[in-house]
Amino acid sequence: MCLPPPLPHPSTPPKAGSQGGKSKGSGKEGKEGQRRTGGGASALWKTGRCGWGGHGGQRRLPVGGGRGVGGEVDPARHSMSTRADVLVMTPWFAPIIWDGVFDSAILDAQFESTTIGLTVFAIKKYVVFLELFLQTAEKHFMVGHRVTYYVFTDRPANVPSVPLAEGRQVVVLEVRNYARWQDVSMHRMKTISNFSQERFLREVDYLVCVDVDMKFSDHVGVEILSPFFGTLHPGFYRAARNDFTYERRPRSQAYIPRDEGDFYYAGGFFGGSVVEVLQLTTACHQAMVVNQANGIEAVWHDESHLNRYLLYHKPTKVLSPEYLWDERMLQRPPFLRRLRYVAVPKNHAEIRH
Ligand SMILES: CC(=O)N[C@H]1[C@@H](OP(=O)(O)OP(=O)(O)OC[C@H]2O[C@@H](n3ccc(=O)[nH]c3=O)[C@H](O)[C@@H]2O)O[C@H](CO)[C@H](O)[C@@H]1O
Ligand SMILES: [Mn+2]
Repeated sequence: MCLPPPLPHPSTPPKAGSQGGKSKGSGKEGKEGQRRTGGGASALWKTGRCGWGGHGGQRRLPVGGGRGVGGEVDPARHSMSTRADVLVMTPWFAPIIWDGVFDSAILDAQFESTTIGLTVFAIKKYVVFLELFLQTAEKHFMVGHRVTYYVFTDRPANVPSVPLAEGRQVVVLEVRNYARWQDVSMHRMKTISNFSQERFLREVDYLVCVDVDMKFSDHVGVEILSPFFGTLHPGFYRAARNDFTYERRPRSQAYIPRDEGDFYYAGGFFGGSVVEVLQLTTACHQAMVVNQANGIEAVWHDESHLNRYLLYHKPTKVLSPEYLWDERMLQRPPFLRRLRYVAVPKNHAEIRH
């Protein structure tokens, strides 16, 4: 079957020959800052000293304010091709990807000749996460497609050798480390930007940029690919705008006013065509450079800058929290049918030093 290629994004001409183109703290004010708490208790959320990924502090999760993306299941309205129990489209007509809204057979054919780069950083002790990350990616990530794992590390000798299927390779890229975990996390933007220009533009069609302290536990395929995509943060997908933990200080480059914002996106899973990711990472890095010169660090570091960028550059697809979950921190709601990419438990105090 010969299907037309996916429609390219207006600002992203497809690459020739490819399908579809291509502390928690506020710096000085407290490196282990805390998420705002967005409301009362809810049966959906585990409460207490918790938070997404645990940033060394209490990152309590807000509860639904009525405009979230999840809701009750209505079997009468449920069909094979869509979901009536969750939000499947943004107000700017970007699909939100949930189990049940896509057909992998159609998409796999459309993206048949696509090469996907998966960037992951394993700096200092985080190399311990690589083995499970790569093993589970081989089982679930873009199976049947061409994949290059770009593993950025300061410890190349500690990159495990994991058996790979045909068409898949690991490229180890040595980079420097930073003393503070926040700096490690933020400098990913600069590194992805540099390497996009130097080689990713030539080597792959799409980039998927993820955290390493995670494992794949179900299918993550070409349904995520689009010129520019972000992922709903699992702690905030049903929160009200006012409860999103955006950067709220106007003098920060990541600032988002109270009356703006679509979703709260996670720092640990975004991507798109190489050109779009290059633009995103360059802009976020530049914003962080300006902040540093002004002696301010965004409340959630790179994630705050990503959120600002995504607000003013609307993504062409949005991934549901199926694509980023933490079973220890969150109770799974009934409409979350699959957990595709989940946090691996980690001892923050131990692993970050
Ligand atoms: C799942 C998710 O949305 N995670 C985001 C969340 O933090 P997390 O608490 O998930 O942060 P984290 O400790 O996983 O650090 C982010 C990433 O930086 C890398 N790393 C970090 C420290 C280190 O010593 N070595 C190393 O390699 C590694 O790839 C890690 O996954 O907020 C961070 C900013 O505050 C980032 O936006 C993360 O993407
Ligand atoms: Mn993480």
